[in-house]
Amino acid sequence: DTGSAAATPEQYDIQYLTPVSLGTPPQILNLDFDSGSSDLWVFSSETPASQVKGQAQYNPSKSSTSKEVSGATWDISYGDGSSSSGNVYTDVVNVGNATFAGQAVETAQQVSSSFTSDTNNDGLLGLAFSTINTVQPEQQKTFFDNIRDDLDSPVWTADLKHNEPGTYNFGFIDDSLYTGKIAYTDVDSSDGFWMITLDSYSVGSSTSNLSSRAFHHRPSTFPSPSDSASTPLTGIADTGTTLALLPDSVCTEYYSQVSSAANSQTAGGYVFDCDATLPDFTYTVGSTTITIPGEYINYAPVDTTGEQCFGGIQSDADIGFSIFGDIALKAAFVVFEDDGSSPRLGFAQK
Ligand SMILES: CC1CCN(C(=N)N)CC1
Ligand SMILES: CC1CCN(C(=N)N)CC1
Repeated sequence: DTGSAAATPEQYDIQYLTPVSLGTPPQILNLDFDSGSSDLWVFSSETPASQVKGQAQYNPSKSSTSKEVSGATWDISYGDGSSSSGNVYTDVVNVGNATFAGQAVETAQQVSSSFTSDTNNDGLLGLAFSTINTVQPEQQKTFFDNIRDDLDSPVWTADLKHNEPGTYNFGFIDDSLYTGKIAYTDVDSSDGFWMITLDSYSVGSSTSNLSSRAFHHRPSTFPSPSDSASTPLTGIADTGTTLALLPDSVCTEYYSQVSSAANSQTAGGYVFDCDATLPDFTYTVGSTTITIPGEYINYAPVDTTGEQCFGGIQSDADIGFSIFGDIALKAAFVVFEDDGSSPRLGFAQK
């Protein structure tokens, strides 16, 4: 089995939506594929009308193949403070022809206001590890965990793009979607995420970092600088987070290259003049180097005046690890591989 479906960005690439067919006859909903969570939940006939503003709704009673999971409930909250909850059915779920008959479909009986106002988002399809699925009393499996053994290969891939549709594929690696070689790195899934360590990063094309080699005559009193060209970054590959949330030291190093940049309390992060030229941000996985163009990091205007713009790189403070969200992933072709025992992430240029 294999599947292929478009990942279409909303304005400013804030999120990517992908059509998913649920039930018999098919009910098509556009879902946010989220490798940072593990619940497949949908706006439904059980969502109060006051909380629905244009979203498509899954109606299990209109599907001949739906079955209620008796006594099961779910309740999830996300990093941005949004939340949703409800009960659970199983039904046929089809993503670009990859199909699983008994997928847990979590129907919303409540969604928070940010989901109500997110009018094109009909729900989420979680692609993190099933260990963080929120269904009780019996935890349910993600779509990928369910179909993995039926897939030609135990992989799904993300080819997200800036301001144009990309692709989520299941069960195969489309060699036409990348250049060079795919470099793989081991995943630590113990927290339920696709957590990896990037071997290094660098800011801009300038040698902005004090490379330790250049100061080999350094007086012994000089601290040996953390040479970013070989400083690792540990974080999660997260298709459901818009920005790249990185350590404060990296943010400081990056925005020190942008003369108008400031860390604004009111804006909630680093902002700069919208006409600023931003440096590229590069990260490496093994022998593969991914460059995020500076333009991608000029994320969006703060307000309608269009004077100040919000950065695509922001602090990961108080999360405990970095989040390589869409800003980082859309510069690469990314392979999420899990044979059930040793998950890996692959990165290639494109
Ligand atoms: C650690 C957090 C990352 C953002 N999240 C997400 N994509 N669902 C929530 C978990
Ligand atoms: C993982 C994210 C999906 C989109 N969200 C939202 N519309 N409020 C937040 C969480």
